[in-house]
Amino acid sequence: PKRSVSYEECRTTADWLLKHTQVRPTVGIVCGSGLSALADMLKDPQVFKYCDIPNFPNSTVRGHAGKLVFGTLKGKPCVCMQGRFHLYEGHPIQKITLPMRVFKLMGVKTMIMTNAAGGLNQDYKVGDFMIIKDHINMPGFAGVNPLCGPNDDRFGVRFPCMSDAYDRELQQLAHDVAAELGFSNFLRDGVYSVIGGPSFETIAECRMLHRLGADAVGMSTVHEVIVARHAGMRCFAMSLISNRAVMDYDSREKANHDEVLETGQLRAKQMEVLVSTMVARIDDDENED
Ligand SMILES: Nc1nc2ncn(CCNC(CO)CO)c2c(=O)[nH]1
Repeated sequence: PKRSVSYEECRTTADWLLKHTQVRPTVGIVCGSGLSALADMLKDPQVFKYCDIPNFPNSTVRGHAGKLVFGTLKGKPCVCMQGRFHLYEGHPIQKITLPMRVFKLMGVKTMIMTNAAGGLNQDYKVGDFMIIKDHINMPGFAGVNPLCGPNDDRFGVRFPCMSDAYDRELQQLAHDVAAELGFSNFLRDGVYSVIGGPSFETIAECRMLHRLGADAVGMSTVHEVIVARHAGMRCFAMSLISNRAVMDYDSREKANHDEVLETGQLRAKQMEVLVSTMVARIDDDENED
């Protein structure tokens, strides 16, 4: 398949969407595995199936609906991805991150991403929310980076800084809102490490990632954040700890997707309330890059 996505393709997709909806979103939300209920929060929803949107790939993963939902959250115009794309589905990486550039061209200023992840930090419990304060991009070390290839200055610079990838004001906002909602006892801050998948990590890989400073492990989000930051959007990301990664050889636990989706069901309501309250408070003009 074609490896790179052109500016014109992103422009075509954005123009197609701008023509088919009156909503002009300033906040983009990506729903992770089992968290698609977040999209049901939007008022006056307008739904597009990924397969109907020019240049959009299709979702192939159970728990990822494959719908783009426009609407408002407490009066704020939003666009929400019910289902995201992953390297392990075989999509070229620039197809995975195409929605970020489309949202940028539509005027989105802030991205809120959620995912389900395995807990490496032994203090974490299944059902905890982990605010992502930084990431470790394992595929990136092997040259799997959505910005590889010619840089398009219309989106951003050739060598974008990633030390400020996760917006600190939005992390503080998440803590403030969680405290008001009484969620602080299951709210964490941590480093998210991404692997390619689809196979879950081995015990040795979990121990290595934990030793390298990672608190959780997943198969998404980092690629979207890199492209969103490159384009100057503010990013907030949070993991639902859907299971504890297997860290020792005498454990009988086995990571499985069903468990990931079940945990999503359990905590989806709280994630919905936290994200929607945050979105209502986001000040769009703050810290524009
Ligand atoms: N140990 C472990 N637990 C996890 N829970 C969710 N994910 C993120 C990957 N999610 C996949 C499979 O559920 C679907 O995208 C993981 C993971 O990668 N590793």
